[in-house]
Amino acid sequence: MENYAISLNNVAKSFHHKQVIAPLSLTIPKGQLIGLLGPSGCGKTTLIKMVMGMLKPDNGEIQALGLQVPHRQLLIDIGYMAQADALYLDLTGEENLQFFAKLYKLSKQERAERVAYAAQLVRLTDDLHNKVGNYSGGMKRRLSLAISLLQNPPLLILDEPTVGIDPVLKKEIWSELVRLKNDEQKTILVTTHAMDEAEKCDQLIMLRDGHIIAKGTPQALKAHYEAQDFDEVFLKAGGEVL
Ligand SMILES: Nc1ncnc2c1ncn2[C@@H]1O[C@H](COP(=O)(O)OP(=O)(O)OP(=O)(O)O)[C@@H](O)[C@H]1O
Repeated sequence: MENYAISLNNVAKSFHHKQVIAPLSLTIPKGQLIGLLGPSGCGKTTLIKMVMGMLKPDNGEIQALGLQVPHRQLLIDIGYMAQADALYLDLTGEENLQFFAKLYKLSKQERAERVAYAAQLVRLTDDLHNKVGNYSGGMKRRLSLAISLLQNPPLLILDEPTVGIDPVLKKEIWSELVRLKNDEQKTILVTTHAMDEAEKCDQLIMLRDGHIIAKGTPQALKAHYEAQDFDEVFLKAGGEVL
């Protein structure tokens, strides 16, 4: 199991008797960039919240980085970017970053280095002294992404990290995600609706109504379903629950 960054064994979740995640098993190897794809409401956020230990599965077991979920250590070892920004609006960008960096017990010098790196990565350096309440939606997303990278975690779980971010910065963020995987062996699980982002992943997992309907490399999925793009893969894989 320890070769896997994440493993789910027979994990299921319902809300009010409605099954949102069907019993599913899945392994995510270390050092890969994995895309979780599927229409709104298919269960992506529910799945990753269970991996984070924020939601308890009804059935099954989850391990992350060799630890049984939930585990305190995973709050440090997983950099998590939620879909809804959890930021302090009355504080500046810098104060938000410093606050989270302190939670991770980084030394003063590490804090300064990591805050500078993360702010620069998302191009917020010049806005760090402004209150987050005055940031645009895209700036808040960028700050949330910076926070998820602060403690330099081996595993990143990012829920739609580039929604509301302009195409140029989106490209830069994706280059950095690929670099983090290639040069620093990070494992990155990212949910996305964007087909150009799916192309950059090592593996894709397609989810529909809580079932995995297709998984594989972007190239293999397109070849298998004789599809031009991932929308077509999704449609053609639609009837075929794995
Ligand atoms: N706490 C909850 N209580 C009740 N229902 C919930 C809860 N959380 C999620 N759901 C329901 O579970 C289903 C899956 O939601 P989820 O947020 O996992 O979807 P998603 O694939 O992440 O969608 P999106 O792409 O829009 O973020 C939805 O029907 C949602 O309404």
